[in-house]
Order: sequence, then C-alpha cells, then structure tokens
Amino acid sequence: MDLSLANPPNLHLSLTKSLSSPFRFRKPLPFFTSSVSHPRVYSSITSYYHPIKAQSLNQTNTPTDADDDDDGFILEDVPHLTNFLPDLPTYPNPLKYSQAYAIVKNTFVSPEDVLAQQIVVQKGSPRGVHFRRAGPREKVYFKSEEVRACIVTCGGLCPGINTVIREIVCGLNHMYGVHNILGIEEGYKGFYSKNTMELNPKVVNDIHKRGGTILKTSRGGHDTKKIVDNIQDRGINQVYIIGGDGTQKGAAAIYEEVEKRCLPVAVAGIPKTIDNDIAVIDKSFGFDTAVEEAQRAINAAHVEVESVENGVGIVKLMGRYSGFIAMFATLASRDVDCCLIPESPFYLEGQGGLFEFIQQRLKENGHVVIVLAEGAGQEYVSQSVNATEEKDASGNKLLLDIGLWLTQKVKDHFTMSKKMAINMKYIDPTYMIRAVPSNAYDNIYCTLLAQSAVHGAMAGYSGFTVGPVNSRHAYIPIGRVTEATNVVKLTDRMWARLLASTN
Ligand SMILES: Nc1ncnc2c1ncn2[C@@H]1O[C@H](COP(=O)(O)OP(=O)(O)OP(=O)(O)O)[C@@H](O)[C@H]1O
Ligand SMILES: O=P(O)(O)OC[C@H]1O[C@](O)(CO)[C@@H](O)[C@@H]1O
Ligand SMILES: [Mg+2]
Repeated sequence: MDLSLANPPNLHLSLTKSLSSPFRFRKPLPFFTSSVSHPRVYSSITSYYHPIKAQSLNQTNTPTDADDDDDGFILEDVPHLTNFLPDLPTYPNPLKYSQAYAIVKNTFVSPEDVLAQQIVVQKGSPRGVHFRRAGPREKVYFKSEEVRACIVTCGGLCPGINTVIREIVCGLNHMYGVHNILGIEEGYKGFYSKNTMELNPKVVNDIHKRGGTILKTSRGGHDTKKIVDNIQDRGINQVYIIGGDGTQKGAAAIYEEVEKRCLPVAVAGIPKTIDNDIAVIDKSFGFDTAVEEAQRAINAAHVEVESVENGVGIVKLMGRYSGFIAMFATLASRDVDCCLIPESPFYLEGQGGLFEFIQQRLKENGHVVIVLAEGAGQEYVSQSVNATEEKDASGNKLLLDIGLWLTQKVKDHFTMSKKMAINMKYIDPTYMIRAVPSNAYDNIYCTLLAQSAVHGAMAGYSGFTVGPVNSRHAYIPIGRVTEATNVVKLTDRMWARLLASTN
C-alpha cells in the first residue's frame, strides 16, 4: 500500500494500489467544494466527519465496496495542495544535501507512516483512527528561493510562542534555504491593518529567552477575505498560524478560501493554549512551564498559611473550561488540600460542602490550601452579582472573578459562624504563569512543532495542524482539533490520583 500524497507522477499508481489497500478513510461532509475533482477529497479540514463503511476509491473517484478485511483501519488525512492544483511540480528535498542530516538513517518520513490515535487496544478490536506522521518528505512542492512565508500569533499568551517563531524561521532558513519570511504583527487583523517585520535567524536569535510574542497578538478581527486578499497581494505562499482553538478555526477558514481561489499556499496551524484544552494532541506547548510556575504561587500560599494560626490559602489559576493547570499543579505540589475545577461541581454550605471541609482541615492540620481554576463555580458568581454576560473581541465569554468571590465567602462564613478566626491569604498569579519564557522541556517541544509545520508546508500539505499524538508528531485535520474541547475527565485515573493525593 502506498499513502504517498507527495508525488503527482505516482498518484494514479498510489491510488490504484490503495484500491486493494486495507485502509479505510474517513470522508468529510462536503461543506466546501473543490474546483478540481480529485481523489484527495478524503483529506479534510472540516469538523464534519462521518465514517464510511469499508470503502476505497477507484480511478474515477467513485466509492466502491472494499474488502472486509481492513481491520477497521481509518486514516484521517490532511488536505494537500495537489487536491486543487494537480499539476504542481515537485523538487528534491534540500535536506538530502544537509550535512547535519547526512548520518541520519532515515532522513525522510515514509509516506506510509501513520500514527494510531489509540495505543491501548484489546485483542481483536478495530485498528481505529490514524493520522499521517509529521516530518520531512523526499519531495517538496516549493523551490526554496520562491518561498515567501509569514508567521502570525493570535489569542492569549503562552510560554514558548517566541520559541516556535524562532524555530519556524531557523527551520525554514537552515533546513530549506528560505530567506523570505514575514512576521505579521498583532494577530489576524495585522494582515490588513498593521505593519509586517522581516524575520531571519539573526532577528530571532535570542527571542526564545523571552516570554510573550515578538509579533504581538490580538483577539477578534478575523476577516477571511481581507486576510487572503492580503496573502495574495504580498505573494505569500506559506502561512504559519500559531494560536488556540479560535485561531485554528480561523486557519481553517483561511485554508477554505485559499482552496476556493486555487492558490498555491500552504496553511499550517500550530496549536497554542495555556489551558491545554486542545483535543487530539497529547499536551499543548507552554503547559508544562505554566504548571511549574504555578508551583511558586502554591508554595508561597503554603508557606504563608503554615506560618499563621488557621491559615486559609486560596490560589487562583487559569483554566477557562478545563482545569488541567489546577489539576497538574495540585498533583505536583502535594501541599494542596482541595482543587476546584470547572468540570467538577462543588457547593459551599452543609454536609460535604467546602466550608465544612475547610473547618475540618483547620482542626486537623492548622492550615488549608485551595487551588481554584478560574472557570470553576462561575454559576455562583454570576447569580450573586447578577452579572450580564460579557464577551471578548473573539466572542469568548468573559469570566467573573471566582477567586475574589470565594475568598469573601469563606471569610464571611467564618466571621459570621464565629466558629474560628481564620487567616486568609489569597494569591492570584493569573498572568504570571503564562508570561514567562518556556522551560527546557517546552523549548524542545516547540522546536519539534515548528519543524513539523515547516516540513508539512514544504511537502505541500495545507490546512493542517501539527501536534504530538502518543508522543509522535502528526499532521492532523484542523477540524479534529477544533470540534471538541479537551477537558479533565472525572472518570479517568488522573482525577482519582488527585483525589487520593489531597485526601
Ligand atoms: N470561528 C472562528 N472563525 C474564524 N476566526 C476565529 C474564530 N474564532 C476565533 N477566531 C479568531 O481567532 C483569533 C484568536 O481567537 P481567540 O481569541 O478565541 O483565542 P484562541 O486562539 O482560542 O487562543 P486562547 O483561547 O488560547 O487564548 C481571533 O483573532 C479571532 O477573531
Ligand atoms: O488574555 P485575556 O484576554 O485576558 O484572556 C485570558 C484567558 O486566556 C487564557 O489564558 C487562554 O484561553 C485563559 O486561561 C484565560 O481565561
Ligand atoms: Mg480559545
């Protein structure tokens, strides 16, 4: 079987072979139509998947019945420029001549390499969903001197954004000899309303040591048509988009427009979010750094409350809809008595309520530390302050301050009940955990992400996201990472570990 998409001359051969291949594909519902009828319509950025029962394509692109012995293998593929530009020429990958890669046994990823989404399986279970493995391909679809790339960063900050920018620039330059790279300033709106900056290895040399993004970022302002007009006007043919779920939806919209206009433009999404709420990928970059930084706040709270009588420490951490930062920071710390996250409802009064728990811990231990994700208990705050729902420029709901609300509630409870006098220490390190530079682990992770994106774009994939799936980097259809939000599963063992660690 041959999964090669990177080789038009062999295309028919590939597809003919795949006729008898045991691969099942998952086909998108066509919410946009390709102007060119081409077998690679299997590739998808849409969020609308429906699995087709054992099916393959013949050369006229008509679904035919396939063998029943495919073991339930599904490839969720990413789009390729040849979907709508079948005659694009190819070139040998310059890495072939790289001294650094000279001793590598397999410099290029085999077109047949795929990664399984589920690696814990039972005997006899279907082989399930697979993604294309990321990495350099033997043939590329761009001449180095003709590449005009751009990078944009959108949404909230996250440790490691500058490292990703640096490694895209250095990867393009050192591995592929690309010299023409533009930084788009201030997010999506920067395409049509801001300046650009020339990026080269010298300009980005030190930026990984700094938090934030040298390109600046923003929310809102995504105007697909204006953005693609601008891409066209500037002659850009590779677009690297770093951002969270909203940004990736924007990247999908840009790719759709690129496809509609039949532009030879590779659109690569690099997922970014401090909340670790992006589906499919193992973990988002910067998350580790943020958890590490959160330890400092928890340590401070612990030191404070341990040093006074009846000390109650509350630490508020980021996490809009997902409590991953709070959960991992709690698990790592061992000083936390209670972790409140959006996924796990809680109540204050009565038996089993938070007040009772605090009182009990104070009696037993003399102090208590509570870690609180910002998205937890939002319903209580909105009821009590009668707030109207406000949104940010991207349409995300603005959260109410659960930290201050809970702090006041706990204080009021103990004052009014006269049961014991407490010493409240409230720490809100919110932005501090995401404004720091990335740690060593995240720096390496960011490098791999950036290089995977560069290899994918050079290989002609477009409208894809990169990310680790079971520790190996994959090209993932954008729709797959935006269709759902990754949340803490209370039925998983990790949450049980947390409950065990906090007693
Ligand atoms: N459905 C969408 N279609 C097109 N563009 C979108 C969509 N949702 C969001 N965007 C754009 O993506 C950019 C970033 O979105 P948002 O502010 O939601 O942050 P994000 O990428 O989700 O990152 P994070 O949540 O981690 O801060 C904004 O410019 C916004 O206009
Ligand atoms: O930067 P802003 O607009 O204040 O947004 C903060 C939000 O961004 C995130 O860091 C990522 O979505 C959330 O955890 C937080 O609620
Ligand atoms: Mg988001």
